[in-house]
Amino acid sequence: MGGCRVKHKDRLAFVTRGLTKSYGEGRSTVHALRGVDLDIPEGEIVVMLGASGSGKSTLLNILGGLDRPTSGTARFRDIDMGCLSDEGLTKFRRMHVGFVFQFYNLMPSLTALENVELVTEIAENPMPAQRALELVGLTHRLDHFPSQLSGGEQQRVAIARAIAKQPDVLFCDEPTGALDSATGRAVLEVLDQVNAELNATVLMVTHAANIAGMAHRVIRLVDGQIGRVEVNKTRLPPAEIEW
Ligand SMILES: Nc1ncnc2c1ncn2[C@@H]1O[C@H](COP(=O)(O)OP(=O)(O)OP(=O)(O)O)[C@@H](O)[C@H]1O
Repeated sequence: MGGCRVKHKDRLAFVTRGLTKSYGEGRSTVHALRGVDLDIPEGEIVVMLGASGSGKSTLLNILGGLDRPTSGTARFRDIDMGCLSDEGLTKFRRMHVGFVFQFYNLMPSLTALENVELVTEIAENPMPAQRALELVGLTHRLDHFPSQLSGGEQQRVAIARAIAKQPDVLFCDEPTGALDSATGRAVLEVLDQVNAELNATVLMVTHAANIAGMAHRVIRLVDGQIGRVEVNKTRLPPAEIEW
């Protein structure tokens, strides 16, 4: 019998079970994650919402291999992330994930192209830096320094840098947090396009509930636990998101 092949959309990028993360000890312990069970399918745009302190960044950092849980398991495809050494986690990040943060973290003394080349020079299977900048609509700004670019353009360079290594997953922590609405929308359009064209799973943490409209899946964190997971049957294109 055929039909045993898993459809791309049905494959899971991440699976977590009983994930906890505590900071500190004794009476000052903060329980940032308190038992997170999550399945994140490949190729989706997933938006993570929750009040300040609900654990969004903590979860993102663990899934991105920047931090380790206190207990529980996290799996990326068939890799049990808990089995990876520090070196293994670095390799995981290098091979599979790209990060975009609220503040762009560009090197001020390097041009847009050189900022992206920092990544393409060490990645295993990069696209040309110029192509990454073309994908985010910045072909005309290759030789500009960050100080010569608008906030939205700087964020697009940061996205180009993150996608240049052709990551399987793009982690975005408040990617539009420092941007006005029109610029923020343009950045979301780029993320939408990266998801569609590169087939990258996009995991986005945000305070802005309106952004959830463009997601395939919306995860709400409440006090370090999953409050609710919603699957959007109809997604809004970023251009139609209300701010
Ligand atoms: N390195 C740390 N040391 C101690 N406590 C921490 C640390 N990082 C996070 N926390 C605490 O863990 C909890 C969850 O933090 P986290 O940053 O994951 O929340 P968040 O939902 O991303 O918040 P925000 O929306 O404000 O960024 C908070 O109470 C925070 O103070």
